Amino acid sequence: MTSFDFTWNNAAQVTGKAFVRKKSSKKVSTQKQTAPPKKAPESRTAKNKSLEPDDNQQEKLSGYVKRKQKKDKLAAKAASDGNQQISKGSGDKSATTSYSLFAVRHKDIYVNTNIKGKSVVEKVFSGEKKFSDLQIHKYLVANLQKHSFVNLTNVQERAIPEILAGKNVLIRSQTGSGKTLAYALPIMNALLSVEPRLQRQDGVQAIIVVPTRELALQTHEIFGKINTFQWLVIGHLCGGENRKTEKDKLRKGVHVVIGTPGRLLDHILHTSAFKTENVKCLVLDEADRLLDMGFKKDIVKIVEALDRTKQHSDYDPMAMLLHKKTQVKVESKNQEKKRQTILLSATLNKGIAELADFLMKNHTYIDTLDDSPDINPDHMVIPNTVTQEFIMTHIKHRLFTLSAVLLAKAKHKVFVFMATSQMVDYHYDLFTKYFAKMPKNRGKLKIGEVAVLENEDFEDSDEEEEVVLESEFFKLHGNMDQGARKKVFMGFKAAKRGILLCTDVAARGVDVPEADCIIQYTGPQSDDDYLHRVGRTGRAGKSGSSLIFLTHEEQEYIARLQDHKVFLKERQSSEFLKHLCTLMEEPEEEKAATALQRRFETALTKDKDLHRLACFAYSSWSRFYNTFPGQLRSIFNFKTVNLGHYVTSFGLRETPSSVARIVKGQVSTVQPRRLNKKLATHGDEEEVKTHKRKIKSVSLTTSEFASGLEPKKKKKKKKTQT
Ligand SMILES: Nc1ncnc2c1ncn2[C@@H]1O[C@H](COP(=O)(O)OP(=O)(O)OP(=O)(O)O)[C@@H](O)[C@H]1O
Repeated sequence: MTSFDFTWNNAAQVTGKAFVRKKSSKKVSTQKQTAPPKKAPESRTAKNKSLEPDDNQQEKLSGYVKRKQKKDKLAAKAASDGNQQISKGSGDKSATTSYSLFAVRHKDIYVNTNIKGKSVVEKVFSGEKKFSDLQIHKYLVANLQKHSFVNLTNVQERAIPEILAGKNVLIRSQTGSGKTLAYALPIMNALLSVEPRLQRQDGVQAIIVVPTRELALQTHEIFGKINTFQWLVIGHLCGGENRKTEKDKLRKGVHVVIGTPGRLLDHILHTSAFKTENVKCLVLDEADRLLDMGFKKDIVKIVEALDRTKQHSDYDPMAMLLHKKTQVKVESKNQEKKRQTILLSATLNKGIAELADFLMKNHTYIDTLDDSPDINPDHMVIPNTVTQEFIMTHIKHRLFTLSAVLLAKAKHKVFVFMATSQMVDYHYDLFTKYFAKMPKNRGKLKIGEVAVLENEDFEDSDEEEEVVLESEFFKLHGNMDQGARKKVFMGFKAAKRGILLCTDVAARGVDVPEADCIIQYTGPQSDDDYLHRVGRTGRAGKSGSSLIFLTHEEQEYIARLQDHKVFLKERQSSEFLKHLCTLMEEPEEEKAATALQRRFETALTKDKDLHRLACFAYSSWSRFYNTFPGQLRSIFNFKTVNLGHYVTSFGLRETPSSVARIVKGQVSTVQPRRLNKKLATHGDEEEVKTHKRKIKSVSLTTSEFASGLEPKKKKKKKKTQT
């Protein structure tokens, strides 16, 4: 049996009526291939002779047969290549597409996924020291206890005494190990110790630079937990917030400023009320991310500006008149030294080492893995309380498998990482409208009865719906305005359970202590991204699980992680698909999955807005997939993926090229939204400027983390006339 036959037969089992029609048409075409059309009249019986076509009709018929033969040949070729069935009509993959979901089977050639190795283990708590053992203000200890912080984590035990001693430090410690408190506590202790008490007009004493707005809010919250002292003011400045309100805050006086690099620099340079001459501590949190996101220049400018204001405050014209110039310079240098710098990161690389050398003349290096003898820089350290798993799906099965996984995790707090903001928007709408709620009589809509399903009209239907997924959906990406981002972030944090669909904007530093499941629906763009995404669970010694979706083509990624001493267990999709049976009221997994896919596809044909979102989501995904960095490109290889299958995984019935045409067409007709280009991600750029189609890969990964400042316009070089 050829793979083509296999496809048809298998599909027929699943699909029933609609498919039988297609099958019989195939039989006709086979007969016509063996019996050339010229001889056809001879083979006719006398009974049907009266039905013989005239010459004109015959000509038409032979043309039709030729076209049909050509079509069938193409179809056979595509199917034997493992491709999707050839589309019917212009660009529509036809209603039969979803019926063949389980027909095309992959050769199960796996890389050896059963290698068990010893992953690198980093202990979070040493259990030896308590906050009360530290030489810090007793009120701070009391505040910590109120929040159940009693024992120091490993990194806190090592770092706090060094920071209290005023040393410059570079700290590396795994995700969720309590790095924030490791610097927040000594800073608050220093501020409390100032005699006489600090006044608001004393200006900023400490600056904390973080890569994302969520992290700025979160760090502000942690400071808030230990700062119950009314005279000490903590503030945050980040892109997307109202600049004027921030200026007013600065004018009133803030002692600790937490912010994203762009907005901080903007205020340092342009807000006269931002008094920086008294800054005694500069912290760069998530230093690896700050560098990855291309903030090095902003950081250098911040440091230069701080140095300048210090020198400026030392400017004493009287002293100069009295020829004390040299003395002033020496003092200024000494003061420069007094500013303490703290760098923190979960991963270390050459870039961070260079940044540390640039920012700090002498620094102490603190690494909580110092005790492990066999550690090497390639090893990734992930909390050992996290169970790491992968699921290998056929591309076409991705959408309903994700749905099934979400059903299975309905009682958990889940992060779902997706490649682009458009993907997040689309899946959020799809899931909230057509998955979390289902029509009450769905069990009666049998898969074979295509007509019933086709006519399922979601909008006009007065069909009663029931909520089938109690878990609330949230979405977070860099393309949302600041107000919405804040609301979602807070909402998800406060929720008892929920599903957050997000881009990598939520991958770094974000602390949702109860989050116990991480799903990576699209692969990470770097190994560090993998580590940080997984690091959103298993915080401060808590347990959690992580699941990455891989296709058969991407399975080499498991071996790559093994090289980093990260070992993943395989989960079978059937373990999850069984949840769809209850959902779709179908006894068999394949039928239930097919029914759900059909529901999604039908929804797209009825809901124009959703269809548009799906097209943009697919389009943004394809651009994302095409820009994987060099070291991962052979695994996440755009050139070898079956785009047709991916289109199905977005619930679309069109071919990839027709989706591209739709996106292109809509771009030229749709009035572009006013977007901050630096904030726009993965495809919104296309909405902004239709003619600027080539998007640099850097912008695809950096824009999520932009500060919210307008991008600087590059000066055009004037052409010199020759
Ligand atoms: N001593 C402690 N005891 C118990 N919980 C703690 C302690 N210190 C910090 N935590 C909690 O641990 C969690 C992680 O802390 P934090 O966000 O500072 O980690 P991190 O090392 O900065 O992580 P990441 O690298 O992902 O940013 C937080 O929920 C925090 O409240």
